[in-house]
Amino acid sequence: MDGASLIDDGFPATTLFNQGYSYTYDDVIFLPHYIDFPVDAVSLATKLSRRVALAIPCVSSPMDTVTGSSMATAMASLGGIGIVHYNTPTVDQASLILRAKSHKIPFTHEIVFKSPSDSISSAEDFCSAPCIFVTDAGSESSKFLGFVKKSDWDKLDDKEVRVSEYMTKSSTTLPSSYSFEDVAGYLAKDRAEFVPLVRDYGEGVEEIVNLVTSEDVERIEGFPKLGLPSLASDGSFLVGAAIGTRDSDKMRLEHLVKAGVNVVVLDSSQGNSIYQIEMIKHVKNNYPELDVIGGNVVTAYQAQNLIQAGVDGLRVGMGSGSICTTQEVCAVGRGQATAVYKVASIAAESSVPVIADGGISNSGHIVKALALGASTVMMGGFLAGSNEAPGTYENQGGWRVKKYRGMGSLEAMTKGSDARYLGDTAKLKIAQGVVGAVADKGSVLKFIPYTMQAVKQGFQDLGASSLQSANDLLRSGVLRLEVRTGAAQVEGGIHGLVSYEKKSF
Ligand SMILES: NC(=O)C1=CN([C@@H]2O[C@H](COP(=O)(O)OP(=O)(O)OC[C@H]3O[C@@H](n4cnc5c(N)ncnc54)[C@H](O)[C@@H]3O)[C@@H](O)[C@H]2O)C=CC1
Ligand SMILES: O=c1[nH]c(=O)c2[nH+]cn([C@@H]3O[C@H](COP(=O)(O)O)[C@@H](O)[C@H]3O)c2[nH]1
Ligand SMILES: [K+]
Repeated sequence: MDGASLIDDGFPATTLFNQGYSYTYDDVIFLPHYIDFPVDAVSLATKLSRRVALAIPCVSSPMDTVTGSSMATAMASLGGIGIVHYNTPTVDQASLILRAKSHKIPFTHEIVFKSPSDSISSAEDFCSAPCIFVTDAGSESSKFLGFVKKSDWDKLDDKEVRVSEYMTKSSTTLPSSYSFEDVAGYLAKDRAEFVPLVRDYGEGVEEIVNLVTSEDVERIEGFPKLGLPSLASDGSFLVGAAIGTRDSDKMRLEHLVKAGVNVVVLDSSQGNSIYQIEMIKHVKNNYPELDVIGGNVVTAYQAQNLIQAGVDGLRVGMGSGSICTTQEVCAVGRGQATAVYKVASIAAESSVPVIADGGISNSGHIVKALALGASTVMMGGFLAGSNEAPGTYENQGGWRVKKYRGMGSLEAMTKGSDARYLGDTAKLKIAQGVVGAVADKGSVLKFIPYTMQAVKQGFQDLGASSLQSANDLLRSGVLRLEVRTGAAQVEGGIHGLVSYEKKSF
C-alpha cells in the first residue's frame, strides 16, 4: 500500500514528539496500518549492538535480582541475551559468565555438593535442588560418587549420620556438550530421575556444571519450541556483562574477557560523563573485538557524545524503571517513549542500535519501544518473578513472590555497589531505587515465546513485517500516533466489570 496516498490522520512521530511533552509508552498509541502478510511472516531478528545479532529483541537487566547464570543461559537459549550484573566481586561475576557459557541446555540448576564423610543436618542444605551430589572432595571439580535424594534424607532418623552410609552410589554422568534432546533421550531410556552434566577441561580435569531432572524435561517439552539460540562463534551461548567506569573496572573487564564475555555494558544512570567516555576509549583501544554499550542516555546530545566516543550500542532510560526513584530524587530523566524516539533518531544516523531500558510491563510496551526505533528492550521487573531470576520464592499476603530491588536501593548498595554511590569521598548515601517483590511468573522459557508472539501480532497490525520495516514506516511518516487522554487510557484497559480473570496465554 502506498503511504503517500494516505488520508491525513493522526500525527507523524516527528510532530508528536516535538511539542514539549515527555511521553511514556502508555501516553501514546499507534494507529493501525495495513496488513498484507500473515503474523508468522513477522521477523523480530535484530541487533543488540553493532556486531551482536539476536533472534529476538529481549535483553535481561544487569541487576542482582534479575541476571545471574540461569537467566543468562535462558535468555541466550531463547535467542535474546542476558547482561550479568556486577554487584559482586570480579571472580564471582566471571564465574557466572563461565557457568552460563558452559551450557548447551536452556536452564541451570543450583547444585549442592557433599563429600562422603559429610552429614546433611538440615533440609536447607538442599537449597532448591532435588538431590545433593556426593563427590570425593565435596566440590564440583572432584570425582562423582553418587547422590542423596531429598526423599531418602527425609526418612533418616539420625540426620547426623555420614552421607556415605546412605547415599545412592552412581558414576553415571553426561558431557555438558550434550543437547537438551540428547539428555532427555538418556533420561527416558534409563528411566533415570536426574543426571549430572560434566564439563571436560582435558588432561583429566572435569567439573560438574549442571543437573537435569526428568521433571525438567517434561516441563520444557510442554513449553513453546525454542527458536534460534544466541551463539558465539565457538558455539557457546552469548553472554553480556555490566561494568562500571572506575579504574578498578578496567581490571574487572580483563577478567570478564578471559571468562569469554561477548559484549559489555557500561552501567550508569547518566552515561554522558567524562568517566564513561574514557572507559569507552579504553575498551575500544584494548579490546577492539568487543562491542561496548554506553548509557544510560535519554537525549540526542548525550547520545551524540557517546557515539562520537565510539560506542557500539546505546542504552536508553532514566528513571523509567519500575524500581527507580531517580526522577523523584534527582529531577532528571524523561518519559520513556520520548527518550527512545529521540535517541533512536540520532543513533540511526550512525547505525548504532538502541536498547529501550526500563518501563516494560506488557507486550504492547515492547511493540511501542521497537516501533519507536529501539532495536531491543531491556527488562528488569518483567523477568524478576521468573524461575530463572536469582533468589527463592517466598509467600507474601497470599502471593508467591520473588524479591526485586533497584541497583541503587540502599540494600543493593550495601551489598556491593557502595563505591558508586558514595563517590570516593562523599559520606552520605542517597538511594535512587527501592526494594520490592514481584509475583511468580513461571519460566521465561514459557512466557517470553508467548510475549514475542503478541509482539508479532502488534507488528502485523502496524503493517510492519520486521523491525526495519517498522522503522521505515515511522521515519517516512506513514506510521501515525496519537496521545491518549486519561479517559482513553482507561477505555483502552479493562473497565466496567465487577470481576474478571486475566489470562494472557
Ligand atoms: N536507568 C536508570 O534510570 C537508573 C539506573 N540505576 C542503576 O543503578 C546502578 C548505579 O548507577 P549509577 O549511580 O549511575 O552508577 P555510577 O557508578 O555510574 O555512578 C555513581 C557515581 O559515581 C561517579 N563516578 C563514576 N565513575 C567515576 C570515576 N571514574 N571517578 C569518579 N567518580 C565516578 C558518578 O559520576 C556518580 O556520581 C546501575 O546499575 C544503574 O543501571 C540507577 C539510577 C537510575
Ligand atoms: O532509578 C533507578 N534506580 C535503581 O536503583 C535502579 N536499578 C536499576 N534501574 C534501572 O531500571 C531498569 C529496569 O526497569 P524495569 O524494572 O522497569 O524493567 C534497569 O535496567 C536499570 O536501568 C534503576 N533505576
Ligand atoms: K520509576
